[in-house]
Amino acid sequence: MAVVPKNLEWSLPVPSVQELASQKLDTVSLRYIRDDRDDIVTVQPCGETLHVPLVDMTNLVKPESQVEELRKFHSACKDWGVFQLINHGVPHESLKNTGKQAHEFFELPLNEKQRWAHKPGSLQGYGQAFVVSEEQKLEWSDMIFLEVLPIHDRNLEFWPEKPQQFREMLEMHGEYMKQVTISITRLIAKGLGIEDQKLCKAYEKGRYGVRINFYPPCPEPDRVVGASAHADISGISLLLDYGKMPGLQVLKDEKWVFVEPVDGAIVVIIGQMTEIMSNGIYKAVDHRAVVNKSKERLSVVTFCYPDSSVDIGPVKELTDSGIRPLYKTVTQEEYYQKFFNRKLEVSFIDGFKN
Ligand SMILES: O=C(O)CCC(=O)C(=O)O
Ligand SMILES: [Fe+2]
Repeated sequence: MAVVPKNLEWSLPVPSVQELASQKLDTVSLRYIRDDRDDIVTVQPCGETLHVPLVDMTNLVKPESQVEELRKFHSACKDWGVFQLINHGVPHESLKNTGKQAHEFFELPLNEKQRWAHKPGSLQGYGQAFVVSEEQKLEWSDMIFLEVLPIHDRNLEFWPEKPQQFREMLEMHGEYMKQVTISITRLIAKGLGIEDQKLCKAYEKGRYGVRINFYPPCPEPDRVVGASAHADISGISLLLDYGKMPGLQVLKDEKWVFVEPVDGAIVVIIGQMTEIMSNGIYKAVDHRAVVNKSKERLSVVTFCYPDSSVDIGPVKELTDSGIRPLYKTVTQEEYYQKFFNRKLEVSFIDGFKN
């Protein structure tokens, strides 16, 4: 009998989707079929109506455009829970190299990738996350997840040695994403009208984990999902999209809207910690990834969390004036306990509501 994981802190081994895709079959096996997925309308890319907001960091420092751009930022976090950030200060070369190293890793033979596979009790490494039963439906993707910062959280047992520059890329990428996070945190504080020092410090000493998602082409793209609908549990997540066509969708006004890749932009996703901390003013956006019949797609997502000693709850300044705290305050240990012991079909954040 297969061993069943006790909770979501580790995952059952599953076949590599990339290997399945290389067999060039006409149909996919039942374990991936999600005919329930199209219950919500999808807004087609390049449509006229809905576009994920674009925030330009240079406009946020220029005195003549600062106020208007901050208003745009605030409404993006409030009404969408996602935006594309441009002129963020991360060199284009570095973003390109991150994609190059990530691609080269997935191009390695399976046995080389499997040297860095998940082990029981750890979510780090190569494989798929949160597979807890033989019956569970699977996603059409492979991934590798690694804790990058703080340095003492790194577990090099899972850090690929090939391609040669992979580790160096990850270290650099982590540092850049931390800088971007601190800038965004300052804006969040400004947008909410709260003091920024404490929040920025929390992210200076924060935790940064990188997940690289690889979505191979799929013979039946409309019947599978690359990443199931979810909201991230992070403070914020920073996503780099290396697809030649859109794949990420966000839920807006009960419709799925494609996030169309903008060259050099970072997709900023508001996570559930920020929703709680902002007392529900900023929204953790539901999102998912769909796949394509002929093209592969790769994304590099950095999950950014405040220092683990920081409790998760509505910021006091937001509830001091008699406004009711919509969420309970919990330690991060309690927060993760809840997350790893949750039922996959139940809303995680609702468990914190007052
Ligand atoms: O690859 C994507 O577009 C979405 C990935 C994602 O949401 C995640 O890794 O949490
Ligand atoms: Fe996500």
